[in-house]
Amino acid sequence: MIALDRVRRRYGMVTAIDDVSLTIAPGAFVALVGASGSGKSTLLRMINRLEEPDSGSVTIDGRDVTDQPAHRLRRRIGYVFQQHGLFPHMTVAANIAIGLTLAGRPVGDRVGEMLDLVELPRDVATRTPDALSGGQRQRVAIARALATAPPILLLDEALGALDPVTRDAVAGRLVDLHARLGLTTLLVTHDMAEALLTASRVLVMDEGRIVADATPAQLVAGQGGPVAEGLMAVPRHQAERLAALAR
Ligand SMILES: Nc1ncnc2c1ncn2[C@@H]1O[C@H](COP(=O)(O)OP(=O)(O)OP(=O)(O)O)[C@@H](O)[C@H]1O
Repeated sequence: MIALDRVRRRYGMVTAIDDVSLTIAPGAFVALVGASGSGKSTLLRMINRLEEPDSGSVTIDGRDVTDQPAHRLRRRIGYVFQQHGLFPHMTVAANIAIGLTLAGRPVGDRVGEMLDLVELPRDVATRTPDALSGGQRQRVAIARALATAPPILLLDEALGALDPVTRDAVAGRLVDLHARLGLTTLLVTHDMAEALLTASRVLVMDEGRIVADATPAQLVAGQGGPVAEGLMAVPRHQAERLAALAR
């Protein structure tokens, strides 16, 4: 279980995270949505210690994340962000294996297995990232994040740079992997429709606070409160306009 207890984080005059308490059960698929600057990335990055709280605590299975060296913590937490972050001079194979290599663990057939997992042909292993499409690169980034078999996966706008068709396909793959590998997944997204269609719990952030914590069904039923309703207006309006076109 991931728990945040009264967490605050300020940058100068800006309060990025304002007294957030939260628990996330093992196996949950949680989406974090909210306007730009509402604190989503900061909250996510506190879990793998890319950011530290000014006050309050972040624990995983009851253990404070600061109790161990950050690199050891991060072996248990896969992290994928928008600009894939692959090492450009390394092959796909070396990129996927980097976590294992740094930990001194055997690589074996892990690269091939991970490529199978994200449904990429095994022969991309010898290419460098610049010889892949954007969607393929993002799949490699996901494969790299999962290569050390972490129980937790953090995704920060990981699908944001993809075209809509690839985005939908990769999102579907993520939902599938989440269930198959028994992951606890946190997905930061600007896209409310993506949150509703992938997660089982949606947290809505506004000015550093969590202002709604609801299931997709509750949000669709209009039970998320005013900020959530503002974000719901976009997919609702699009669905209405598409339905009108079909009439
Ligand atoms: N390193 C930093 N230095 C100064 N201010 C920062 C820093 N990181 C974040 N902030 C500020 O903290 C607030 C929350 O930022 P954060 O990136 O968490 O928001 P977000 O909801 O993820 O936004 P976006 O959707 O645009 O990525 C913003 O006002 C941002 O400008």
